[in-house]
Amino acid sequence: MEQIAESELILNSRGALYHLDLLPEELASTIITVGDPERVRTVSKHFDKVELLRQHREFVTHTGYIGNKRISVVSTGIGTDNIDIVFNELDALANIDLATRTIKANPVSLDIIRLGTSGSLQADIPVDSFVVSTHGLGLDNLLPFYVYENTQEEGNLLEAFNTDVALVEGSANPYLVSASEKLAAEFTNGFFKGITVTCPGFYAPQGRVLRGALANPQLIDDLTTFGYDNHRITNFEMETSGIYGMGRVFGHHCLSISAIVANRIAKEFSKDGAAAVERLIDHALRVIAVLP
Ligand SMILES: O=P(O)(O)O[C@H]1O[C@H](CO)[C@@H](O)[C@H]1O
Ligand SMILES: O=c1cc[nH]c(=O)[nH]1
Repeated sequence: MEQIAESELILNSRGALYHLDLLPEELASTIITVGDPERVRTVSKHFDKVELLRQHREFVTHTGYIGNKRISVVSTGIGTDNIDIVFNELDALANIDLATRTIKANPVSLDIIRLGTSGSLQADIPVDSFVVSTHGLGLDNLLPFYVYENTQEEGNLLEAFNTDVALVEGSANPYLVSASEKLAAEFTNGFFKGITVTCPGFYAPQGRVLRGALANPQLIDDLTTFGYDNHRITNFEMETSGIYGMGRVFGHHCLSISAIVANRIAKEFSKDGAAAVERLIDHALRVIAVLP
């Protein structure tokens, strides 16, 4: 087996992963990711027992139990560049022998669920509601750096998107990956479902104008009206495509669920986004605690 060099698989003085500062035994196989480091505590306050608290940079991890279910909650910070770091290091903790620096013979699949916030692109998906992402459609540039495969359905959907949604040349190289069907089947009651567009920014890449003019002024209209078969785009945010994409690369089961804090069609923002996130966490943990 080929050894992974010290410059590629980087371990700190504890022998832990470079950015997450975690050892393999400190990570559960059911993982919740959140963008905001402070949201980690909002999740772990529901744990019956917390066995590990760790922080390095914006990456905070709490590992503990709800009943018999061992869960880690990890903050990713914002954006798919951070998802690249977090997912490579989570996967290394599970599937690389850190002592020998070799890939383990029988890789394991983790269950990874994002509990985040998002902006709605549909008038009928109001602020404070919850959306399960059936697909992550990336306008960011992470996944094209990896080798991965698309299903026929994903290829068709992406082709339809590229035909219908014209982005100014050079602004994006869209990609699309679907959610874990196994996990999505557990989250049905109380959730809208649809395609989530992941953007490489919060302002112009999501059609927001403060002082910078938009190169793609028709973006929101095009995303809102896009349809293919029975699919539509429900929302956008900044991590889902990277999560689904890295899940595909490594063979992990991934699901992204968002509390809607903005409705870009009604031009509304939630009066209490923190309360919506608390409700989402409460609801999702009831399901996660009893995942098979
Ligand atoms: O609330 P989180 O999980 O960070 O998710 C959303 O909020 C951030 C932008 O405000 C981006 O990370 C976006 O994806
Ligand atoms: O509009 C929004 C709200 C939350 N997060 C985003 O990325 N966009």
